[in-house]
Amino acid sequence: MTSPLELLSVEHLLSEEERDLRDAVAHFVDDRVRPSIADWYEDGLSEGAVRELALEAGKLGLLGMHLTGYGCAGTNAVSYGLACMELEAGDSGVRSLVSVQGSLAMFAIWKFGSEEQKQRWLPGMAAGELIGCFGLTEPDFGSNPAGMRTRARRDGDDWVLDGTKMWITNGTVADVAVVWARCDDGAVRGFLVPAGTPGFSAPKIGKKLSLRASVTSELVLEGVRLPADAVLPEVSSLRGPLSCLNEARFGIVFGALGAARDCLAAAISYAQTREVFDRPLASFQLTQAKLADMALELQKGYLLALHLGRLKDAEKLTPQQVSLGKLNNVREALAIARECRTILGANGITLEYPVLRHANNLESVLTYEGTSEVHQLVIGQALTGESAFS
Ligand SMILES: Cc1cc2nc3c(=O)[nH]c(=O)nc-3n(C[C@H](O)[C@H](O)[C@H](O)COP(=O)(O)OP(=O)(O)OC[C@H]3O[C@@H](n4cnc5c(N)ncnc54)[C@H](O)[C@@H]3O)c2cc1C
Repeated sequence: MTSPLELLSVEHLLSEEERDLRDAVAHFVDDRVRPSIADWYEDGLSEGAVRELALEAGKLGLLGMHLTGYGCAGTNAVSYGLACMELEAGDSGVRSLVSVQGSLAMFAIWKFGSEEQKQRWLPGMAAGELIGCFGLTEPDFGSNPAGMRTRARRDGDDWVLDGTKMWITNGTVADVAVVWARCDDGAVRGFLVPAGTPGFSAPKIGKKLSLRASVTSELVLEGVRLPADAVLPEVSSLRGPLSCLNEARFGIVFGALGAARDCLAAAISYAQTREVFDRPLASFQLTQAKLADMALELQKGYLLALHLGRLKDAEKLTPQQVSLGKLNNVREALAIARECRTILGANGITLEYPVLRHANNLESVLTYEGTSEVHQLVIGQALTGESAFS
């Protein structure tokens, strides 16, 4: 029997170093995520568990791993992608923790911060001792962040922030929030808001049916006074947060395949042992057709991810190409997770098996970092030269 990800021997396209790193992350997921994930999902991941996971991910060098300096591992983009794939095979929530920390919060500081800001925050964040979050989305502005209502006004040398951010991963547990706000001069700037700053709070969002093993929060800013050096000096437009999102999206191109692979492995193993009409479910043609089609999409997605990773390492990857990868691989991963659920029948709806948990998680993944519709519009614009966003 061939493993679902090895039908095409994509493995041979990876370097030994990339394979070693991937295997180390897979072991971490086996040891630390799989034994607890059903409970984390059912109960909601506690803030203490987020901190523990961050410290362990930091020890493994996974936080900001594709950045250089300041305690970051400095791996290539493909290695980062493979790490995301293994983490998301555990759970999209765990991958989200690593993505938000490295590709959103740390990347924003690394790319647009002052030397002092980098020295203050990045080494602790790379070690997982400090947690960051990234506040762009607002209650009324998700796909269209240009409409944001959060304001930053100058008051002497200080900045004063007012507004609300919504759906912010790790907001409640973060030591520092990267908050994007529109300033008096119309520019969009990023601000580093340390936890505990008067006027700043981050209540947890409850009653989620997806990404339950991840903390999601609101950020409330009421007259939050920050010193002059809280602003990220190297960016003054939406280009800043959008470039961070592009980094995180790249990880999702690989990550979503991890969730799909985990579902497919569960479905194959279930079909081999479950007997229906006195024969293993795996021996029926309809089941094999489902499995074959899913394995096919998984292979194609993996090749696509790897191609984009090699382009990124060659510094040739465009945002449109990342949109293509995110759109395809998340959409297909979600379809695979749902199809696998059918193979598991009623057992598929429980947390004894990973399939519905992954499917529910992938609903969020389909929406965050640019919805599938927004990525279709990005690709449509690239194809036609016409913007259909508004
Ligand atoms: C679990 C989770 C974690 C998240 N973490 C973060 C985080 O850490 N930081 C952060 O800033 N945000 C985060 N988000 C927010 C996420 O990025 C937004 O939900 C996303 O951008 C979509 O925005 P929205 O939910 O407001 O949907 P909307 O923008 O209101 O979209 C609603 C629907 O309209 C469609 N639509 C929108 N515009 C168009 C158009 N022009 N043409 C056609 N259709 C359109 C969308 O595709 C979607 O189907 C998170 C979300 C979730 C679910």
